[in-house]
Amino acid sequence: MLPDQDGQNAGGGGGASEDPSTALFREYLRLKTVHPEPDYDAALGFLGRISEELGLPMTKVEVCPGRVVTILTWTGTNPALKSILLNSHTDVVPVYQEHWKYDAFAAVKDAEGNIYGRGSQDMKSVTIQYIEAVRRLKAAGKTFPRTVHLMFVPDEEVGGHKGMETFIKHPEFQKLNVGFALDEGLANPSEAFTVFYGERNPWWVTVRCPGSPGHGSRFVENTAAEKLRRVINLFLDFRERERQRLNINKCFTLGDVTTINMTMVNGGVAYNVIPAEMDVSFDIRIPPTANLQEFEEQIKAWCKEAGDDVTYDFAQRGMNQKTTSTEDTDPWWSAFSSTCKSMDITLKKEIFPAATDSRFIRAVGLPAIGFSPINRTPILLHDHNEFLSESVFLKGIHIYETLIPALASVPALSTEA
Ligand SMILES: CSCC[C@H](NC(C)=O)C(=O)O
Ligand SMILES: [Zn+2]
Ligand SMILES: [Zn+2]
Repeated sequence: MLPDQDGQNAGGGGGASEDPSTALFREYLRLKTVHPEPDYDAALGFLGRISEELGLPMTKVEVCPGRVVTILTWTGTNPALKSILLNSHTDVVPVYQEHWKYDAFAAVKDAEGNIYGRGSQDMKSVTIQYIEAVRRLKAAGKTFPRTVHLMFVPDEEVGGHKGMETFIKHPEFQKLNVGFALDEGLANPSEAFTVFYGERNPWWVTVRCPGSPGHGSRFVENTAAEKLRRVINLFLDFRERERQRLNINKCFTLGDVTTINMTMVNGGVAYNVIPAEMDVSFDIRIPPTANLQEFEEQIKAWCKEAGDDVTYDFAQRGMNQKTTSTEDTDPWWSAFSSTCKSMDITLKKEIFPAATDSRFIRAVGLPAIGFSPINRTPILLHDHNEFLSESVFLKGIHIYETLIPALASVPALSTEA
């Protein structure tokens, strides 16, 4: 069977019509909400239709010009209780189309039932799984004590500044009365599913190395390049020590160590002019258990060692080290984990290695779990040929159909009585 672009051959049964949830997922994948100019109007139109189909009121808040947060609200039978937030972002990262097997925005389903598209893992699948789970629960006439909000935010992929980071301080966010949030996680190639209870802090650092200029044919003293070399060695030696620490400790995952990657180098004007400054930038990710003050002292010391006039500045400096409780005594975690157990789902608890919108939710003191119900799948977010199999996608809807009732029925907490 040929790859299927329009759903006519889908289902693997030759001529059987495609599951409507899969069709909706593929339709959403085709919207070009891709940076640098995401078609957010297309997403708003899509969500407006979903609001009507589900019979759920829609709230739209323009947090910055052209950046709208959309919320569909399913009011609980006891709306005074804290609500459940099901968050997802609508934007996706760009693609190198020449490296893809299929058009990254055609949502092609191949003969094995794998659906290819930018956002198929990150995180348009999760958006549609939330929607379809709520659709099925409503159709079955279910109601729950707690209100459930489905929230769709822009700009997560570019740091969330014109999205969740701004909205979380908005009075409309306060009105949602959130008690517990679910947001994105990562695929797991094994049978298990990964859940994230915290994130590493991103630090984006540029180190500036000034130096004496001069003719490229001479031995000029105190050059920018000599300092740059010392900086690079000091930062990358630490990187290597952390890499070893990760390799030696078999129970460690990426989220447990600090990574440093040199991502940009700038400086120089001509082959034969020794430059007056050279800069190097690093993407550093620091686990919540690390001492951030001590780490900054270390950066300061490395710069000093490289040269008295070597300085650094931050383009990003996450300082929030809050994690979400995964103690059995925590009512939210207990509801989440026991429901997964009832479905025979094995959970692996980890610190998210990169940054998601959950960091803004945790920063205001709310519990948030990062979870994308994707197992038996390679981690392909931001990668070429990102795909998700239809069967894993459909199982994910069933998982949320079970999780949402459990979370929306967590009994009133002592703080809510
Ligand atoms: C720090 S803002 C950028 C956010 C981005 N998130 C992901 C998931 O790739 C990152 O961690 O680089
Ligand atoms: Zn994402
Ligand atoms: Zn992403």
